[in-house]
Amino acid sequence: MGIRFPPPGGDKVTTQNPPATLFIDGAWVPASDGKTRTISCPADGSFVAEVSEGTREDAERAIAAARRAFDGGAWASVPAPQRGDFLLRVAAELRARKDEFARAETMDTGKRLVESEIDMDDIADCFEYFGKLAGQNAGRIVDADNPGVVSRISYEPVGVCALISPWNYPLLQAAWKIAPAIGAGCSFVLKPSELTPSTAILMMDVLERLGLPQGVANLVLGPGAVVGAPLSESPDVDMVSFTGGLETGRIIAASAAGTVKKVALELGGKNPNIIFADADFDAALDNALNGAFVHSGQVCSAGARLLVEEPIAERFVDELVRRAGQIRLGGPFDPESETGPLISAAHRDKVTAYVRKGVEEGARVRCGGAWGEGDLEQGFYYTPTVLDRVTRGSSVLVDEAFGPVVTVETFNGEDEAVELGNDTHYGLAGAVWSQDAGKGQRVAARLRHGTIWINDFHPYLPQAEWGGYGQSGVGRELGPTGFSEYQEAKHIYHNIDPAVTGWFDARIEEESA
Ligand SMILES: NC(=O)c1ccc[n+]([C@@H]2O[C@H](COP(=O)([O-])OP(=O)(O)OC[C@H]3O[C@@H](n4cnc5c(N)ncnc54)[C@H](O)[C@@H]3O)[C@@H](O)[C@H]2O)c1
Ligand SMILES: C[N+](C)(C)CC=O
Repeated sequence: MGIRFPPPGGDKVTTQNPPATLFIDGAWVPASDGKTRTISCPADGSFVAEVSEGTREDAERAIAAARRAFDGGAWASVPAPQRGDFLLRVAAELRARKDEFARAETMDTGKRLVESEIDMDDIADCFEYFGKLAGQNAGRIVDADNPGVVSRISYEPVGVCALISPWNYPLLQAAWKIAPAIGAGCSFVLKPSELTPSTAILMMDVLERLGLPQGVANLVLGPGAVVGAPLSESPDVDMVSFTGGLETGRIIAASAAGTVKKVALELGGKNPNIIFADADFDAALDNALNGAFVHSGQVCSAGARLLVEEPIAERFVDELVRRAGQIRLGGPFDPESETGPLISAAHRDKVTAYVRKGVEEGARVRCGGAWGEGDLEQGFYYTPTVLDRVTRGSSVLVDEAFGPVVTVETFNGEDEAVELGNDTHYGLAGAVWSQDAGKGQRVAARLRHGTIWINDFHPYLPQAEWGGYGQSGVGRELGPTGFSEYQEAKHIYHNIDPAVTGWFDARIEEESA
């Protein structure tokens, strides 16, 4: 692959100039114009890697390779249980190379090493889940209500898939697409975020070493407008599966419409974390901090809207502010650090402007709202921020900050909790905290979000569907539904006793009379 990532404590090593980090038609190649991009760690600006910066032509070559591979049938015709076995081998390889992968993910994103290690476990679990699922569904026989007919449904790979992923959980979000695509027999072109390509490169290395046929897996790197756009436009792509922001999702859906391809969208969220007065106070508080500030809030399902029931609101928020102010920011390898930097200077500017606008619209900053100081000035740190007295309809309540910013609202009773919890154009996730199980279930049932946690925040399971209502997306990842997104259902109706229907015989009879 022409590149190696820094060994623990060591300098980077590139072995090829220009680096050949695009993987197209089974070969590692440089960008067609030789351009490269330097990846730096957002925690301190340190050098991570020099990677190829692909062109539109590279993307088109990758699509053509994926098309040839799919149409040639080298992978699609492999029996499904064998495709499943391949995914299990990928999982084993990922577990064996966990340290290398976690380190590369952490260098690209600046997230704590322990978080990247958890992500790598989740990724291996995902490959295992789809590995076991892949061989299980051989289709079904349909009762055609006619003894002369054999009718069956077979599930076929959807074809060539464009897989476009974001920077916050780079390999995890890509794995949710790669694993079912391979399991279903598709071929694909992966386009990770231009900011965090390292683990995607390592992933292709694994697939190549394990012998996935040439052209089934392809990787292009570079900005979305250059190498991403052809993926949704091309008539040779059958499906585009995208995870990222709402605005980009709209662009992709619009450009995919021209060729009426299948579109799956995993977009942002503005997720309510609802704390009833009868909640376990300490657990709810601890999880409110996790929900809002893990990975500095750069999580699609972050609990960015805290809704607290009036009787406990003042005490809960005071304690939240006190604890948020104590969160230790720091580098990903610092054992004292509790959360890390934002991904880029541009993203920190966006979060800064977002808080500033919220304040202009009436919100009060209870803590945070500042850039990291001292050693932290080397990276893109933003302090954990709690905003209250937020005006209803204000942009900080409506738009996704994607940073360590939580707003506080108060309510009384289930109806108001549900009304506020559903007051968003998004619908990705939410949580309900109450020691009354009935209340938890009732409120969960009325919230229009794809995942509801009761007395917890953030867990997701490979066997459980993930995705959004409203403008949080279209379709689902994970679970059986996340697998079937990569399949077409074909109905084969076999009349084993063909007969003349006589439908058009009337005129013939008239003419011969
Ligand atoms: N719903 C989920 O499961 C989930 C998970 C993770 C992140 N997200 C969302 O992702 C967003 C953050 O990620 P981001 O900043 O990388 O998002 P983004 O939309 O800026 O970019 C996502 C990907 O799309 C590519 N892209 C950009 N323009 C494109 C175009 N015109 N055509 C094709 N591809 C294009 C980017 O290069 C990147 O690879 C947040 O909104 C977050 O909520 C959602
Ligand atoms: C889906 N999840 C929670 C892993 C990451 C969202 O950004």
